[in-house]
Amino acid sequence: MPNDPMPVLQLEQVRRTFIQRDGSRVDAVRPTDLVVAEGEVVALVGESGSGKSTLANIALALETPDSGRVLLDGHDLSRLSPRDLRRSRTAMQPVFQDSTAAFNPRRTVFQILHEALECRRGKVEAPREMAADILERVGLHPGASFLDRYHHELSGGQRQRLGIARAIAAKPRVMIADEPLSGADVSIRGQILNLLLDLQRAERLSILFITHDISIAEVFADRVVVMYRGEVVEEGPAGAVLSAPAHPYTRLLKAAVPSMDAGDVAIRDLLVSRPAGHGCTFNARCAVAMERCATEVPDYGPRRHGRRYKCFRAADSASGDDPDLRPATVAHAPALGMA
Ligand SMILES: Nc1ncnc2c1ncn2[C@@H]1O[C@H](COP(=O)(O)OP(=O)(O)OP(=O)(O)O)[C@@H](O)[C@H]1O
Repeated sequence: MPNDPMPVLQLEQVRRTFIQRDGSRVDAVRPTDLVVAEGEVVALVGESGSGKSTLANIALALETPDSGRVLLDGHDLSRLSPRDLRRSRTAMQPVFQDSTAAFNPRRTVFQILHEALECRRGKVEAPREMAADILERVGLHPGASFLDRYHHELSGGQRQRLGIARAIAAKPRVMIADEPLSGADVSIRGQILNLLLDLQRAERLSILFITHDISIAEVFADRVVVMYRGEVVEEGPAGAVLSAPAHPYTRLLKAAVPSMDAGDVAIRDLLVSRPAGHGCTFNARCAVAMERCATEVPDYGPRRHGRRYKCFRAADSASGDDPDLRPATVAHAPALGMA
């Protein structure tokens, strides 16, 4: 990473509350800042329900925040004309976990890519050649042989590559990948990750990669952002955060090394449960909470070396010597096989 890369995507104090059917309120995203810089891979990590997808949908302008703003290359999306907003949306391409739902079953691979090509570049001279070239870039060889197939004729791994091809056809500035490996066989997860990394380097793409598996952040991300119940509890350079997590929740995620399918259960097994107070959002489940944690809300301390976290205990034991804060040891095989 070069020094001080330019921010591409900025979320400033975005917030989203949902009212559930039973009338209860869910603070899906509490006022939250998030920055993705040029060419940067940011992993947004947290268990199910922590607000990752809501935050991603706000970034993609698919969801409107109750307050706060989203900027792409410094431009506030809420102030753009409908035409410029469409252009900005094209510059932020999603890759979803369930590629089956993402494609129109009546369209061929060529039609899918042609539409993506034209939405950013206008009329394309030789669209079949260009579409075939993009397919080759995502590892579908020979590209031309896939053009007239329907997506249901492809294997799961090929479909996921097509999803990535469609995203890059639109020449995005940022790719927002929401659990893109969840639908894929373990055997091809590593291949898809390597493909995303190759493309990120070749195209200087920024990637916001959403996952509940912190071990993926370790191999893949420049920076990691950890979300718990709608707020960022810790963030910083991936190497530093993952080698010495400061927040008990990050420690827990790391100790559990959640698998793609059973991760949340493994995490739950490690959590304590006590009535929620008015203090730290993690207090009710934190194994090292103090009295203060039930009544006072921790704020971020000063950012040091790009790191910050919301935790009284982490700040007290910055040396990492507190045995209470050492992560639990859980025998668990990492789910990720790099190909
Ligand atoms: N449209 C909606 N209406 C009501 N509640 C919602 C809606 N979307 C999300 N929520 C709630 O907001 C919270 C955050 O959900 P979100 O999907 O953003 O979390 P997540 O971390 O992406 O989880 P997952 O990994 O399971 O997708 C959850 O409690 C969820 O039930």
